[in-house]
Amino acid sequence: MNRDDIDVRPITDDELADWSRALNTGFLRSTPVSPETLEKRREENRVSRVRGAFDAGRCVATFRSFPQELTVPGGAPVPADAISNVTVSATHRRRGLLSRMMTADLAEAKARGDVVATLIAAEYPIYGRYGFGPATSLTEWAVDVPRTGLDPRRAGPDDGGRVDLVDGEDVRKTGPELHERLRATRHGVVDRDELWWRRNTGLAATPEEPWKEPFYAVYRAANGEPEGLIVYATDDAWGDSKQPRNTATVRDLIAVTPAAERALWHYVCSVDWVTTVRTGYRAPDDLLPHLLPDPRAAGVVTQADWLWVRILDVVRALEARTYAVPGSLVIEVDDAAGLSGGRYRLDAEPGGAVCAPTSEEAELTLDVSELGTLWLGDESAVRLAALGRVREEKAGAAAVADALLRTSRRPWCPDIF
Ligand SMILES: CC(=O)SCCNC(=O)CCNC(=O)[C@H](O)C(C)(C)COP(=O)(O)OP(=O)(O)OC[C@H]1O[C@@H](n2cnc3c(N)ncnc32)[C@H](O)[C@@H]1OP(=O)(O)O
Repeated sequence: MNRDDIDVRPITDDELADWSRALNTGFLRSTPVSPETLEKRREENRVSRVRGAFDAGRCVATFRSFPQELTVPGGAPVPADAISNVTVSATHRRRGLLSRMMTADLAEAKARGDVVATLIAAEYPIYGRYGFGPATSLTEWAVDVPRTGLDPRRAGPDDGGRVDLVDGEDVRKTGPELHERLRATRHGVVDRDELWWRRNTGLAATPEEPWKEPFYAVYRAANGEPEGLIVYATDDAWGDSKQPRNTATVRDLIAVTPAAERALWHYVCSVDWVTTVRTGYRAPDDLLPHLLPDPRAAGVVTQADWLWVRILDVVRALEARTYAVPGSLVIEVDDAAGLSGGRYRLDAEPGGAVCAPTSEEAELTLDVSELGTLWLGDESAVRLAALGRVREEKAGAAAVADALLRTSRRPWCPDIF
């Protein structure tokens, strides 16, 4: 088959069912698509750019991107091209279909003025070649509740605040504002639209993804202000000798104050019958282990890369964020795709930065994917230099990059998309 026979293009509305079937095929899910799921896709496609590859009229590859805001160090949001639903049917793999869809999407994103593209990679080796680098990581803990050292007589927060169970409707009212406050302070967080809140509170169940209502609880400070939200599900497990052995799995925990974070973790670790708490995907520097009298009660069960970033505009990416210390650095950015390569000088101050193309000598040379990895502050340029992934043209330049770029809290992207 000639690869030119395969048509890669935006889909039309009447191709959505075929596209959804191809998406299920690529993700190894059962292929019939229910009318409810189709409606869900139609709903998200209103704001998405949806691409497919068609062979003799049949969809054999899928790709969707949508507008997103990503918070950078300092709290500013930058416009991102969020990429999802990437599949190529096994019958058509390794013929360049992903490359064709990605190349077209990134070129459009660049022309639109998006600062970065983002995605959550199904497998590590797929996206580096397109200029993406892993920019945040996640940690999941399993908490052995009886070993936490928390007082079993604990009756609630002792700081004047309170924890109340609420329902999905309350969450749709309280959650969005809490999340807006979170993303104004925590880099790595991405925006959640109304659709997100509806889907994550049970208003979009489908036969393929039936909904089981979880528990929702809100922490309110002494003045009555909501400062945190936890969503968790339990499994009704019991031991052979009639001991309760429930695992509470946290689906979401967002807090805008340390008091709320403390109260909500202590709350879920104090629910009678719950002997294990699975934390869900948290930042690697989450406070949780150290909120427990015995932090070793929280054992790491997952540790992996999470949000991947592809810088499309070096100047705006570096000017959007803040820096802990003043300093300057000249970087040579290699970009095989020709989207954002060049030599740039960064002059950073704690309050902001100026970045501009320059003809000065480069101090650090790196691929655009490595800049994506360093940009949110989670990785060390010194470490990447040791790995041979960035090159110092001037001795000490990697340490300067670390002093400028690294952040005291690590970036965290709580969402999957
Ligand atoms: C954001 C998301 O949606 S993540 C979900 C990604 N999707 C999946 O994992 C579903 C299962 N996998 C697939 O559908 C496909 O294998 C895809 C989409 C990952 C790749 O599609 P393909 O059309 O086969 O990729 P394409 O032919 O364009 O490959 C381009 C290059 O990437 C390489 N490559 C592609 N996929 C992989 C992979 N999974 N692992 C390692 N290398 C890969 C190819 O070998 C090729 O390398 P080359 O340029 O050196 O020859």
